[in-house]
Amino acid sequence: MEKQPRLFSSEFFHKNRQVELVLSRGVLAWRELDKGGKRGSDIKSAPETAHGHSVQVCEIVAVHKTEGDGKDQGSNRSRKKANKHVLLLPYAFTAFFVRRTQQHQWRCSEITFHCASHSLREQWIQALSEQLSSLTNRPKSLLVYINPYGGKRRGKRIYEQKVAPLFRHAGISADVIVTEYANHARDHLKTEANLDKYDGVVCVGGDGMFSEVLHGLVARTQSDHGVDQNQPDAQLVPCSLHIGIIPAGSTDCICFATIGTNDPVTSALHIIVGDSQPMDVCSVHHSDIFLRYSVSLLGYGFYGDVLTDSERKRWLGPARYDLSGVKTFLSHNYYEGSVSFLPAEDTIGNPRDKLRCRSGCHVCQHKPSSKDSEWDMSEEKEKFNEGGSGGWSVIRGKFIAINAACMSCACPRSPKGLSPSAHLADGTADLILVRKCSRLGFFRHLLRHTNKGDQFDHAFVEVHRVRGFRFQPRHQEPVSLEDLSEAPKKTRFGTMCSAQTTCGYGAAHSSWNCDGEILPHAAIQVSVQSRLIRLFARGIEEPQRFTFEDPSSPWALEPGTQQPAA
Ligand SMILES: Nc1ncnc2c1ncn2[C@@H]1O[C@H](COP(=O)(O)OP(=O)(O)OP(=O)(O)O)[C@@H](O)[C@H]1O
Ligand SMILES: CCCCCCCCCCCCC/C=C/[C@@H](O)[C@H](CO)NC(C)=O
Ligand SMILES: [Ca+2]
Repeated sequence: MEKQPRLFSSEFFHKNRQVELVLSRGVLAWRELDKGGKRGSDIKSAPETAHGHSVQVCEIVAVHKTEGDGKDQGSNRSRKKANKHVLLLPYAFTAFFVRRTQQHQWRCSEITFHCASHSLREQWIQALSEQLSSLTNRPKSLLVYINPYGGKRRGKRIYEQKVAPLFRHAGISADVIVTEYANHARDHLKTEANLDKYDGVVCVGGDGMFSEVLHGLVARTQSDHGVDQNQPDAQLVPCSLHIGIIPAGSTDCICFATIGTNDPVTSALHIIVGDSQPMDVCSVHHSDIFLRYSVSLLGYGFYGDVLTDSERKRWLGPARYDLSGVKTFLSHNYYEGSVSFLPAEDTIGNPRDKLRCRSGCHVCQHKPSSKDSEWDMSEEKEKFNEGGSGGWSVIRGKFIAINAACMSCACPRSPKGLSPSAHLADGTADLILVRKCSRLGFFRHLLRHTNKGDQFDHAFVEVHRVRGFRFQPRHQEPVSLEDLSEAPKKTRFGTMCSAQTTCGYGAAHSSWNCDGEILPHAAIQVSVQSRLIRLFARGIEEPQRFTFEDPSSPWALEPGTQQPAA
């Protein structure tokens, strides 16, 4: 293995102990020296490498001067930590960095290094700052929307207490808008916001709030590029701004499935380090009129009915889903219709394999052959949009649920998700068809979402990896053309047009749950838009392992280190 050259190495003090500090390309590492200046025991703070501790520069949040008299320019905590050595070692700096704790959670840790030389300290701060500024993916300026009514109504407090201090610490400026009504964020992004000022948009809230930001950004990007969203076969332009999610909703499935946890501090740190996760988005049309985008669940039947019922119980907070879930389960409705879909060929995964989408996922990085990748412009897509069936499979029947998921939809209720092997950025969605079955059978299927069982291993369930699909209910929907142009009206307490009641649908129809919003039509066309957006996330990380001979360890380096002059 090739060893990396050292850049900087110096001796500092940390908590009365002498340490060797090394800055090699992209890694800051330290290890304790004994009194004779030799390597000693470890200091607990950052991940252990072969003989010490290290942190990647790209996971350093900030580097601040710490005054010798104990006045830290960074935080109160480090000020308290100033010790009796400050008289002898009056110069210090503190590095704030990402530390992984349990269950994919990140925390901001800090370590302070003391020395006797002003210029040594300055050189280190300069070297580290230069490396940090070379990380061009990091946002400097953000536009933040807070939904004060999402989840348990804690969005504002979460942002002010847990997120804003971290952004300030990392030198990120943020313009904050606390939304005053539903769709405030969407409409502001669509028409008003001066997006040139920002490196990213952050939503504080749940999946519904994320959906507002998604719709605002995608619509704005298409109108800036003269693309008509109403054309189902339009080649949509990917958004240039990244989206960050600070979870403060009821399900927060998009945050959970892209980061691995619903934790505001972890999300804020992913934003600060400028992580980037591309994501597929489903575009949903009815009779060539654009309805909505979806990134998580598009569910007809069971999940549509749960949502319709739960919207009337918004005052209950997150518990509304449990109550409506039980009620919908007991009513055991099924719906007739036909589903046509275009199977995704030439992918290296399938919905029943065990290839879970994780950070750096190779399934998402796989380049499909030209046939599949060019499906956007293909004849099949044209035929699909014209209502034809070339290359398409058609399934007719009675369904308890028809679900489509662009990604796993993992969330605290279902840690592996609706489709555990779906991928965030492979250009496909998993289409899950649950046919009419017994109550007990459906209960078993649902229960397996919460445990290790395979929810697809039932005779009445089938799952297909698709690039697009269409649903046509058996009985025609009683809607007029004027209804098509407007999405359902929303109030502070949710969507007003409940599909089974106020829109005049019979029991023959359910409604579509589109990322937590009710769609006004049962007959829809869906097309997966590969990697349309990017999140400040990196996908769920596998646990990190360091081996003794880890070649990336800065202690496995060649000599030739520059010693900065003291
Ligand atoms: N100021 C506001 N007043 C009323 N509704 C709002 C406001 N701001 C946003 N909304 C709407 O509130 C709805 C729910 O918000 P959000 O997604 O944040 O929380 P949630 O529904 O509790 O969580 P989840 O979507 O994760 O289940 C969204 O559809 C959003 O459009
Ligand atoms: C008998 C036990 C039954 C447990 C059933 C658990 C099934 C949970 C599956 C949850 C999937 C959630 C997918 C996410 C959807 C979101 O888009 C949406 C908006 O937040 N949330 C819901 C609940 O519709
Ligand atoms: Ca996908």
